[in-house]
Amino acid sequence: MTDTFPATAPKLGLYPVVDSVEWIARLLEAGVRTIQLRIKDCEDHEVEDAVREAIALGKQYRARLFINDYWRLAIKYHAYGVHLGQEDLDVADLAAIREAGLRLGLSTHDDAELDRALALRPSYIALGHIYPTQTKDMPSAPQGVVELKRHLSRLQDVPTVAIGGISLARVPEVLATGVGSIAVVSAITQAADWRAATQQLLSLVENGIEPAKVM
Ligand SMILES: Cc1ncc(COP(=O)(O)OP(=O)(O)O)c(N)n1
Ligand SMILES: Cc1ncsc1CCOP(=O)(O)O
Ligand SMILES: [Mg+2]
Repeated sequence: MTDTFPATAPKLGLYPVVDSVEWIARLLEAGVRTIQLRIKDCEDHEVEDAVREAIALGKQYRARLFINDYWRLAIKYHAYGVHLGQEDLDVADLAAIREAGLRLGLSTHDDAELDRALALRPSYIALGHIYPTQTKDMPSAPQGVVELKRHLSRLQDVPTVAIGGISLARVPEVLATGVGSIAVVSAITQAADWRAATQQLLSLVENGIEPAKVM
């Protein structure tokens, strides 16, 4: 049987996904405790400083800092965790990530990808995209909250994250599915007032989540 990746909190709460150390610093200062650095399409050496600094900030704030894509750097600088997509799974050294003690989050879009992800026993599973998004080109259609709920019924024992097109106004219907975390990009980074947006999202998403024993 495949070994399990280290546990993360059962409910990860608000999960901003951002593309710079500046955003990581701002959002940690604002009270965010689950966050991802997502810088696309660079060589490792081009993002190494950013990855190292983001990981150091994550440790300083005792936050759950996930690195998207750059799993070798995440291992090198002992990140809290790594987020990988389905294509990344074909090339990443999952055993090395697990042996280094990093948490693993995986993207899924449909039942077949859920099967594959579940077999790898990751720390969390992300489901998306839920609504249309301007942030990433998606080859598939948005799944919507009915399909999200159906997928969640297969995921009783693994922390879950919903992503894609989730605005402040849509948060209540996404939370009503029972998903444990809401990942957002533009709801924060494109907001007229990112501080106000972050506080509103934090109070909507994290209201009622017990301070987790598992970090
Ligand atoms: C929380 C979360 N969910 C999904 C994704 C998408 O990851 P991936 O499929 O690897 O696509 P890219 O983000 O690398 O373009 C994510 N980053 N975070
Ligand atoms: C990275 C990613 N993966 C699936 S949708 C998405 C982008 C989400 O961005 P937004 O919250 O702005 O729709
Ligand atoms: Mg990726």
